[in-house]
Amino acid sequence: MTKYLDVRRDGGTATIVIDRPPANAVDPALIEEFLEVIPPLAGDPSVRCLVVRGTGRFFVAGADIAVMRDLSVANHVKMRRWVEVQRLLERAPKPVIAAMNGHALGGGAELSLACDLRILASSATIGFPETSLGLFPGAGGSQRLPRLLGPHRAKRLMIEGARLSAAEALDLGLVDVVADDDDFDRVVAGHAEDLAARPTTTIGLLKRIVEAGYDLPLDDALELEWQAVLELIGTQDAAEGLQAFLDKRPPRFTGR
Ligand SMILES: CCCCCCCCCCCCC[C@H](O)CC(=O)SCCNC(=O)CCNC(=O)[C@H](O)C(C)(C)COP(=O)(O)OP(=O)(O)OC[C@H]1O[C@@H](n2cnc3c(N)ncnc32)[C@H](O)[C@@H]1OP(=O)(O)O
Repeated sequence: MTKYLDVRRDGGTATIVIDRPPANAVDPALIEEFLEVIPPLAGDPSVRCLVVRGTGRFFVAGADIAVMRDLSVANHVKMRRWVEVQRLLERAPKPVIAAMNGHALGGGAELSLACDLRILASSATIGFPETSLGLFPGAGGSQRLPRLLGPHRAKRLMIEGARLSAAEALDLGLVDVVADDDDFDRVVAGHAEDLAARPTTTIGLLKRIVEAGYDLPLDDALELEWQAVLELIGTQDAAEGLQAFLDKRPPRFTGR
């Protein structure tokens, strides 16, 4: 039983809804709930797309600043498990959507960087304001943002701590889709439905080799890719996708 997270199922999509008033700020209890909730969904073949979203005006406002006031190592060891939450999403063998219904700041923006598709509501803001608090994005942001935007733009965004508008974030490439507030749920559901219809096992393989191969010398990365191809050609989805094209019909992927 969780206090702050609710899991809602709709066909092949599972949505984790965060509700920790007033701003969905992150504390150790919320982190532990995520660590409890994600693994069963990541491992459930009937879950073909995972969505994380907030409630009200906030997606996630970042670390709970009142909690962060405890600058002890012990507290930060507990809070740093937020990085483990991100790794679970990043390594889930299925598409993961950050459905940012509201402000996505600090650790909230960091969480979104671990997801495969970032959708931001048009009135929401996103950014890494940690330096305004004397901190820096130390829950993955300082490492994932340069990989996304390049070192210069990432450093500037973190140094200045700007909260970007949805239009600015889209232009920068920090988010993939901006949806009008009053159309947000429909847009998220549409993307989730589309992604849930895609070959889950194939996507899991792809996520795995993109991450594992990224920092490898090219020859080693190509060998990693080849080993994944050998797994891929043994999947039912690969056979179904190819046959469906030849039959001139839509594929019916099962995720096997
Ligand atoms: C995420 C955990 C990772 C921990 C890793 C530990 C290892 C490494 C440690 C260092 C690394 C840091 C990790 C992480 O990157 C750190 C952070 O995330 S720091 C927090 C960053 N976020 C912010 O700075 C946002 C703060 N909020 C705001 O600026 C404003 O709320 C807003 C978004 C501009 C909206 O403003 P308003 O519309 O005016 O709304 P309010 O400000 O009145 O907010 C409403 C209500 O919510 C409370 N609140 C908002 N944000 C937080 C928050 N982050 N923590 C706690 N409380 C928050 C606000 O106080 C109001 O409360 P009320 O007054 O109504 O009781």
